[in-house]
Order: sequence, then structure tokens, then C-alpha cells
Amino acid sequence: MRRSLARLFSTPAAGPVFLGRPLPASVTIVEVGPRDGLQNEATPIPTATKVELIERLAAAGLPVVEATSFVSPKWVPQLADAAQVLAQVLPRPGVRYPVLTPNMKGLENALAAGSREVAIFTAASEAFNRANTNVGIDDSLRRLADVAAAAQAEGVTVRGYVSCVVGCPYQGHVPPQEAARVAQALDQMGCYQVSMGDTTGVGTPASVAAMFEACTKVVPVSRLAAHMHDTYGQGLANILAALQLGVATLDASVAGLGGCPYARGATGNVATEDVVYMLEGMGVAHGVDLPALLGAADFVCGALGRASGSRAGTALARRRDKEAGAPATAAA
Ligand SMILES: CC(C)(COP(=O)([O-])OP(=O)([O-])OC[C@H]1O[C@@H](n2cnc3c(N)ncnc32)[C@H](O)[C@@H]1OP(=O)([O-])[O-])[C@@H](O)C(=O)NCCC(=O)NCCSC(=O)C[C@@](C)(O)CC(=O)[O-]
Repeated sequence: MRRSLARLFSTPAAGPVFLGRPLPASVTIVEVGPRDGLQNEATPIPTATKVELIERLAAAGLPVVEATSFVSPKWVPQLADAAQVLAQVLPRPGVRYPVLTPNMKGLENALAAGSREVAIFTAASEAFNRANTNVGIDDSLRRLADVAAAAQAEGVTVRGYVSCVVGCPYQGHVPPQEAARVAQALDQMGCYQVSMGDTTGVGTPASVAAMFEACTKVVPVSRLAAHMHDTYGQGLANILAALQLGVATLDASVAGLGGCPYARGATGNVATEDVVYMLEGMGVAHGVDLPALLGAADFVCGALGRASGSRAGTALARRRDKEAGAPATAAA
């Protein structure tokens, strides 16, 4: 598989360049499949399956695997086993397992479960934020400031999320300045990074670039991440737009799993396999072992009884299986 991929791509001589402009030499992929991917699943998934998925993703070289959420089990029943998941995941050197915490109760539960990194979340859309967390944007920012301060007092790292950064299922267009205002508020709370979420995948490279351009006026690009859903098939194009602006942290979900329970019709994040394939082809270092990632995708798709949502993953798995059946010389 590695040799056959190497035959597809030529390595750029002096760092990755696209249309004459440099891209980040390396990116960090934040794997959100076990949290964002599974939170919307209607059928209960055994804790052991979640734990095995997380461990397979970590073993595939993903340095950050968002493991679960300490949210209300009434709101997101699928992740009610958050503490058990964290208790069972084996620590792995160099890998972090952040969890979502919407409020102080979530933080207390996460700390009690031994979490060392949490993510707080709000939205650039008033209506979505009320649907997702029962409060408006400014009230949520006040609540989250307390959560961030309490986490930091315990030495726990805090990441921020802004949802609906270009469009909202309830109120439509979201102005870039509003996304930037909320990103700046999270940045000022001491979040080490703010991940900008196109929750329903309605963005296009133009709207995503405009949003990031507004954000980089108030938050350094090194502290921004792209969290693109692929509902309208724009996920990779939107990621490319973000990369061109220097965004070097990309959220993605193995097999393209996911969707937000409070954004009806939204499908999963851009698939990790698709992102890795694009980065590989463009000469951007990503640190992920693609065959191991394909193995994790096979595992979760088998457990959920469904086909992968990743186009690259599906094609690569077909290629892998063909090569495995072919004589060694033919696969060289
Ligand atoms: C924020 C709340 C809790 C407010 O929900 P609320 O109902 O307003 O909460 P409350 O403070 O009034 O409490 C009501 C009950 O919930 C309990 N409770 C309260 N908090 C917790 C907690 N943390 N853990 C466990 N239980 C909790 C609390 O103890 C109480 O229990 P009762 O007394 O009735 O038995 C709720 O709205 C919630 O959990 N929302 C989370 C929704 C969610 O997880 N959405 C998906 C994640 S965000 C996302 O996917 C977007 C993202 C990040 O991926 C980026 C993108 O794509 O855009």
C-alpha cells in the first residue's frame, strides 16, 4: 500500500506549494470520529467498541483523538458512558484524548474521570446555540469563561469550538465578523486553539476563506483550526481554502462518521482518510499511518454495519485488498 501510494505522488522538492503559494509544511489532524462521529448514532454502541476505535486511531498516528463528551445524557444519550470510555482507554505517549464539556458539571465530571484536556463550545448563530446548549451566545460565553478558568486552574488545557461559522440551519447566513467575534472571545479565555465549525457543511471555499480571513484579523492563524462537515461535498475544498490561509490544524472524522444531533440533516465531518490522501498528494506532512487508519475505518464501519463515507478510504481499501490478493511482484 505504501509503495503503491508513493507511485501515485511525486514529492515536492522544496516544501508544499499550491498555485505558487506555500502551504503549511505539516498539519495536525484532530480526529473527532469517536465524539462528533458517534454522538449522532441512534443505536447504543458498546463502550468496548468506542474504546477500541479510539485506540486504533491513536495507534494510526493521530496525535489528538477527541474521545467523548461530558454533556447531558438527556441531550446526547449515545455518549452517556463518557467516564467509562475515558477509564478504559489506554494512555499512549504523545496522544491526547480531549473531551467536550459544555458547563461546570461537565467539567467536574471530566476532571473526576481524569481528563487533562477539555473542549468548550458555542456558536456564531444565536438560534443554533439555543438549540444545542439551551442558552444564547453571550450567556454561553459567560458560562464558558467560568469553565475555562476552572479548567486552567487545574492545569487542564482548553480548546474552543465555534459552530455554524458560515451558515446556520435555523437562521441562514452567518456574517464572518460574527464568527470572528466569538472566536476572539474564546481566544481571550485562554483557549489554546479555536476550531471553526461549518456544522452543516453549507460553506464553500469562498465563504470559508472569508470567515477565516475575518478570524485571522483577531486571532493568530496558528491558534485556529478548521472543522468542516461534508454535507454538501465541500469539505475538502473548504479545507484546502483554510490551508491556503495558513490554518494548520484540521479536524476530521474516520470514515466520515457523524453529524450534530441539533443540526438536522447535517452529515459527518470530512473523512480523515480523504484529508490524509489530499495532504499526502500535496506533500504536506500529517504523521498518519494510512493502512492503520484504513483498519480503524474497517473496524468502525463493521461495528456500525455500514459502508465508509470516505471516497478515498473506499478506493484505497479496494486497492489494498486487490494488492493483498495479487502476487508480490505485481503489487510492487
Ligand atoms: C449544556 C446542557 C447541559 C444544558 O442543558 P440544560 O437542560 O439547560 O441543563 P441544566 O443546567 O438546566 O440541567 C438540567 C439537567 O441536566 C443535568 N446536566 C446538566 N449539565 C450536565 C452535564 N454536563 N452532564 C450531565 N448532566 C448534566 C443537570 O444535572 C440536570 O439534571 P436533573 O436535575 O434534571 O436530573 C445541554 O444543552 C447539553 O448537554 N448540550 C450538549 C449538546 C451537544 O452535545 N451537542 C453536540 C456537541 S456540539 C457539536 O457537535 C458541534 C461541534 C463541536 O462538533 C462543532 C461543529 O461541528 O460545529
